Amino acid sequence: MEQALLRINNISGQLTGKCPFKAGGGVEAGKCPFKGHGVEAGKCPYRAGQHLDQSKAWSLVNVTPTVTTNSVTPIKVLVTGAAGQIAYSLMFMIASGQMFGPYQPVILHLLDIPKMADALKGVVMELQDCSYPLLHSVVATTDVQTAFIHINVAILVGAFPRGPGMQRKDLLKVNVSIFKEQGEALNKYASRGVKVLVVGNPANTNALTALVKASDLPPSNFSALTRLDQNRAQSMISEKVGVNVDSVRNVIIWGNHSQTQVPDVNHGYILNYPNRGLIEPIQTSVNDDKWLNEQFIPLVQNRGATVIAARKLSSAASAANAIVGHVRDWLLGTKDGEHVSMAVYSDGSYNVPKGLIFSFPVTCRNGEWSIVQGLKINSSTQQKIDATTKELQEEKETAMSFLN
Ligand SMILES: NC(=O)C1=CN([C@@H]2O[C@H](COP(=O)(O)OP(=O)(O)OC[C@H]3O[C@@H](n4cnc5c(N)ncnc54)[C@H](O)[C@@H]3O)[C@@H](O)[C@H]2O)C=CC1
Ligand SMILES: O=C([O-])CC(=O)C(=O)O
Repeated sequence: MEQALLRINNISGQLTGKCPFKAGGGVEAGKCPFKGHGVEAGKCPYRAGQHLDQSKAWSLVNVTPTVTTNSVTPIKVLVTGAAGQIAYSLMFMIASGQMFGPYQPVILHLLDIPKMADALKGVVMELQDCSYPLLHSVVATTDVQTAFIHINVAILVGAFPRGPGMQRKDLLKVNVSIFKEQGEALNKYASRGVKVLVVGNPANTNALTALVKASDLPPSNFSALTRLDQNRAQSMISEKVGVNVDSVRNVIIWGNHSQTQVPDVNHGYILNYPNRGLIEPIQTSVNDDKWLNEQFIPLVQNRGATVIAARKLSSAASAANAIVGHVRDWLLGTKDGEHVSMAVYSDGSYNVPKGLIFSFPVTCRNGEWSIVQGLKINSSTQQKIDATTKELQEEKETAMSFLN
């Protein structure tokens, strides 16, 4: 068991010695090992080993919850890699309401490895110093069980990033063990409806590893991030056409979050393109197929590496922004007439083999995604989809060989 990160530093006194979970809904009453909690002896509804152990976490309670948010049950959101660079943008966006809206309080569960404990402590102080009305509390820890207990949303960022000259799949060997452990933790401790977004690279295959290790959870609960690629593609199109990026809709990213990904504008449109009616296909607006095929596609495919070459660090703020968009659309729903790209468990749509985590165009309603059906794929796009499929199959084989 890893060392506790920090002792309880209870700001309001609200949590000390009290079980933070409500009674009613668990199993094996009376088997809870949690010491000194506020539920009547023998009536604790949680399974042994399923409690948040407060000695392994630093819980802080925001001192200024608003009247509006008091009436809504907080959502528990885990961010792993919490002392890293993506998390440093992400958790402030979550706590300020950008992910779940202005009325949804959040409890942030933050996990990093022991050597990052001091840095994580600093991040928690900064969260506290923001006085976000929606931030109900923070559980910062280096203990996996404490981090995963009862979470509703898991954003798995914690992993090694690539440096200049590396491919994302070069990270597979070093990162696969992280997602194996975290898949097991999801299976054991998370809420059964937990929505999982894997960001750490290679994101698709890490998501598959976590899914395989969380065999009690539905595969549809798992996803990997390709929204950053979609945002990059839409931004490049907006610049080329000379419209606001919000007018660019339904660009698709197929396949792997890697150099083989397939940016596809063939089903996208420009909304309210000046003087040309309500919508126009992107291809017509761009009016330059050579640019679309020979420049745009490789620019999107290589954007991550281009940022690394410039910053000597991989994209962070733009990744956090994409994570917020992905989770928000998944839970709150996509707009009418619009689809977004999410890497999800393939059901065989578009002849992609079942059982890969593959980026598809999806719409979301009531917290469930569905793959947009019936899009016509031209032969050039199909060839690229075949290549990214092959890469994902190879990654899957490698990852599974590490698991055995
Ligand atoms: N899918 C996507 O679109 C994108 C994915 N990424 C990937 O996201 C990952 C994180 O990137 P950054 O935040 O820039 O990296 P970073 O190195 O700044 O932060 C990673 C954090 O994860 C922590 N960590 C390592 N092992 C852990 C474990 N077992 N449990 C919890 N935390 C652990 C590290 O201590 C570190 O604090 C990388 O794999 C990167 O390649 C980055 C950008 C976009
Ligand atoms: O390129 C990387 O290694 C980081 C990443 O996934 C991205 O920026 O898309």
